[in-house]
This record gives sequence, C-alpha cells and structure tokens, in this order.
Amino acid sequence: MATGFYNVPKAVNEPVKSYAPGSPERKLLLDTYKKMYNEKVDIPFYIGGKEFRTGNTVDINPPHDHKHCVGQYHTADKEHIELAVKKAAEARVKWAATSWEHRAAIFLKAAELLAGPFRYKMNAATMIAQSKNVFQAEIDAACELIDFLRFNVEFMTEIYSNQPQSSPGIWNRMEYRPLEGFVYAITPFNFTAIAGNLPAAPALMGNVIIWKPARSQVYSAQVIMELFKAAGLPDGVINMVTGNSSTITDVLLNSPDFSGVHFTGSTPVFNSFWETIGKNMNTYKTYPRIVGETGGKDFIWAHPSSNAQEVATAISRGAFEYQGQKCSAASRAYMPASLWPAIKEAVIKDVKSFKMGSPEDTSNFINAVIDNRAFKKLSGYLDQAKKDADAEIIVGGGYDDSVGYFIEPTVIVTTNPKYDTMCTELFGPIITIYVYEDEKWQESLDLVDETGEFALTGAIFSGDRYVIDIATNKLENAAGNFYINDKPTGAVVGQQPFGGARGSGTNDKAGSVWNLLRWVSNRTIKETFVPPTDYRYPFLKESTIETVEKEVETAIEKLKEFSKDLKDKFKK
Ligand SMILES: NC(=O)c1ccc[n+]([C@@H]2O[C@H](COP(=O)([O-])OP(=O)(O)OC[C@H]3O[C@@H](n4cnc5c(N)ncnc54)[C@H](O)[C@@H]3O)[C@@H](O)[C@H]2O)c1
Ligand SMILES: N[C@@H](CCC=O)C(=O)O
Repeated sequence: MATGFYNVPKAVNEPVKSYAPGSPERKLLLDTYKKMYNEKVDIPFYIGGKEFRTGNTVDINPPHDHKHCVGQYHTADKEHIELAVKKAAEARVKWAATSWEHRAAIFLKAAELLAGPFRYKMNAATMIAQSKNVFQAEIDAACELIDFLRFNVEFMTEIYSNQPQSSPGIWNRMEYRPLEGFVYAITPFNFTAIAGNLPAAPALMGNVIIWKPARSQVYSAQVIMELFKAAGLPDGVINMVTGNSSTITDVLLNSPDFSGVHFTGSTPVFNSFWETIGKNMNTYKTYPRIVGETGGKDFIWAHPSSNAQEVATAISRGAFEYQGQKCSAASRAYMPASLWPAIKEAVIKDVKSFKMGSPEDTSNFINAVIDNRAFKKLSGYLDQAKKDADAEIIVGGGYDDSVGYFIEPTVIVTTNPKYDTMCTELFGPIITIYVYEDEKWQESLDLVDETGEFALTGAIFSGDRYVIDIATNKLENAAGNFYINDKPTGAVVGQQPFGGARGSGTNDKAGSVWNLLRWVSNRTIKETFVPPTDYRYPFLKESTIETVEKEVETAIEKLKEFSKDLKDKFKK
C-alpha cells in the first residue's frame, strides 16, 4: 500500500461575510431563509446511516413567531437507542481501522462544503429555529463550525506527531487509539458550531458517536447530518438521535460500551451525568472520559482608569448579542462610581437604539429568546427585580410573548453585590451592575472572584498596566477565558481556545489539542531490534568470571615460564 507522511492544509479562520445591503451573500441567505420558512421539513433521526420516522413528532416553531410551524422531527424510543449502540459498535470495526488521512479528508471536505454550498442552508436553519440574526448565525453556524473542522485536523496531526525518545537499538512509538466503545455527545441549543463539533471531534479521532442535539436545535442538526453525509462520513459513525433526554441518557449511560461523554449545556444536567456515571462505574469496560463545558456568570469589571465608551460598548455587545444566550455573555458588571454616569448614559443610549424582532428583518439586532420556558424564567426575574428594594431597572424590563418570545434587553443596577441576578445564570438579555467606590477597586476584584459558582469568561478594563497586572493575578481562577480591554464573548477557534473551570466545566478547551487528547487512549509500543539471549547481568555472567579466571591462570603460567626462562639464562 502506497503511503507517506502527509502534511495537512494549514488551518486558517473562515472569513466572516459582511451581508451588507446589495451583497450577493445577503440575497442568497434571505432567499434561502424565506424558502425554508414557508416549507414544512420532516426530520428523521439517523441510526447506522438510515433515516427513522416513528410518527411520534415534535413541531418546530421559530421562537420569534411561535405560532408558525416550519416542520417537525421524529422521536426515538428506547429500542432505537439500543439499536444505535449496536450500529455504532458495528461501524467502529472499520472506522477505527481507517487511516487518519481519510478521516481528515472527510472533515476537511465538510468544512469546504459548509464554506460553500451548505452555508446558507445552515445559517438559515439557525436563524429560523434558534432565532439568530444574520451576523450571529454567520459567526456561529458557518465560521465557527468551519474553524472547528479545519483546526481539529491540524491539531490531530500535532498529537499524532508527538512521539517518545528511543535509545540505541530500540524504537519507541506512541499509538493514539480511539476509545473502546462509543462516545455520547449531548449538545446545547445556542451554538450550531458546538452541536457540530461535539460529535465531529471524537469522530475525527476514530471514535463512533451517538449524538443527541437539544430540541430547539434539531433543524440545524439535520443540516449538519446532511453535511457529514455529503462529505462522505461512513454510515453509523455519527448517529443522531432525538427524543426524551432522560430515556436516551438512561440507555446510553447504562451501556457497557459507553466510553465517554462530550457534553455542553447547563451545570446541573452535567452534574447529573457525572453522578450517574459514578454509580454505573462497574458496568463499563473502561473508565469513561467525562468532558463537559457548562454554565457561566460572566463578568465585566472596569477600573477608574478605563475608557467609559469602550466599557459601555463591551456591555452592549457582550451582554445582549444573541439575546445574552451565549455561555460567554456578560451578565454581571462592576463599575467604578466615577465612571458610572458616563457608562450608564452610553449603555442606555445603545439599548434604546436596539431594534428587536424577526431575524428576517436584518436591521433587528435583538431577536427572541429560545422558548416559552426561557421566556417565563426571564420575565419572572424581571418582575422580581421590579419589586426588590435593592434592585433598579434602568433600561428595558418589558416582555411580550404574543408573537414571539421577546424579552427587552435589560440593565438592572443593584446595591447588593450578592443580589440574586449577580449570582445566578439567567441565560438571557439581562445584565446586573454593581457600582463600587473607586478606592475600593481591589476589594471589588475579590467580589468578582468570590461571587457565584462559575468561572467561564470575564473581562477587565483599565488603562493602567499595573492595575491590569494586579487584576489578572487576582482573577486567576475566576475565568477560563479572560479578556483585557475587550468584551468577554466571541472566542475564535485557534485563537482563544474556549472553556472554564469551577462550575463551568472540565476546561478541556473546545477546538484544541487538549480536547482531542480526551478522545484517544494511548498505546506505547517498544520494539527491540536485537533482543538479548542471556538473562544474566553482564558483570555477573558465569562465562565472564570463567574468562577472567582463565586469563589470570594463563597470565600466571606465562609469568612462570618467563621466570623459568630468566633463571635458565642466568644459569647459562
Ligand atoms: N461552557 C460552554 O462552552 C457552553 C457553551 C454553550 C452553552 N453552555 C451552557 O449551556 C446552557 C444552555 O444550553 P441548554 O439550555 O441547551 O442547556 P441544557 O443543559 O438544558 O441542555 C443541554 C443538553 O442536555 C440535554 N438535557 C437536558 N436535560 C437533560 C437531562 N435531564 N438528561 C439528559 N439530557 C438532558 C438537552 O436536551 C440538551 O441536549 C447554559 O447553561 C450555557 O451556559 C455552555
Ligand atoms: N465562541 C463562543 C462560545 C459561546 C458559547 O456559548 C463565544 O466565545 O462567545
């Protein structure tokens, strides 16, 4: 078989298209959106490459127009999940033995297809069912997913090329085997890129996957399955199942073949997985890998030396883009009293200028929150803030679900740094601000660090390098992604590897070598070219002692002969 040490194409970030008025991409995307909006999609689940339609369906309603229906998806029963385990095991035989360049080629092809013919369908599905505006859909469903696919291939080759030293006469090698079983990928509603990456990353490393997308992301999940099929991913490598989360999880976490979980979502759900896995430990053939990126309560902190307009813009974008439904979104802020009036004025001006509505109208900066549950939860917090003496809503606070689940972008100012909305992840367009006395800026950093259970993203603003140094050190454990003079959202694959610790996850950094390393089980191979044939250490070998004794005896004999010769000579 012909082979070689192949270099993969250098990964570069996918350029973000502008969708400016009159641009061809704008027309293509909006035409696709309208077409898909007025059709009825019928989404199956996928096991072993086959499409399953059970007739037990769930409607797909755009969050910004919830009475409208764009189609339905079919849900699996327990037997289907058991079948998925079987089919994944069957697919594993060939996939795990497929050489890496073929796995790489499939995912590189998927990246190119998404950059080209799949781009508008993927973005439109994300706009329709997840209520993202054009820009938010583009940076997520197109660019970030393309980046994950391209960069992971490069990271894979970095891992494979990491090999041990070899002493003379031997050759040490490191094999990076896929895990012995299947990986369960569970994905959140808010990022199409995460939904694609969580099954794709372990699959790239040779694993087989059972993937369960979030119910409100199933529309773009289907497009991801179509993309992988078009790229040539063999049947059964990624099986996408939809249905009751508990039923699916119960079957998968009870299977002896369960070898890892790749989760992104809320902290309580991940904690429940960890508990179940712990209880089931004796069931599994191998210790499962547990990888989870979870919730956040991300902060913006500003020092009196910072620029008020820069801080205000970071709040307006960091807290409200995609309705604050990014795990990275700023949802608590600490502002110095001296700068607060200027920051407040600028933020209120921004928020009042935001347009809210359907993503089809590209002038809308804000769209709807994901579903009725989120709407009820968020409106409940707004009602509570209106009643609480230690909270004041300075802009926003309204909500309306008559057409879509619309929550007005809201800024709450509190006098209590431990006020509920300073600590709890709300996952919506609400930020709470605590104003501190300028001279207490060091104490305010302690507050940032000590408030809440999370440590995902955080941003500090200052024009003073000594302050930046102190804050960076004090907040060492407060965020896995830390920003200096920038908003805490918008991490880019290959540039800011993403993930947090504490209650925010296992911090394995999506789209990095550290994440991919979790999906391989190394085998060390030592090959000896000329194996020894005698067990004894050289200095103890009988043959050696005998040789030395013989050499000594010979030397003595020679000396005797020499002295005899000498004596004879003297006698003569
Ligand atoms: N840290 C990160 O990188 C990151 C990225 C995106 C989202 N998130 C987090 O995700 C959350 C928002 O997403 P979400 O609302 O989809 O999260 P979620 O926890 O409700 O759902 C995540 C996934 O788990 C499934 N699920 C829910 N309950 C389950 C149960 N009892 N058993 C089994 N599966 C269950 C869901 O169906 C979904 O597929 C936020 O907390 C956000 O911070 C984190
Ligand atoms: N890359 C995104 C990830 C957000 C997760 O929900 C960001 O950094 O904003």
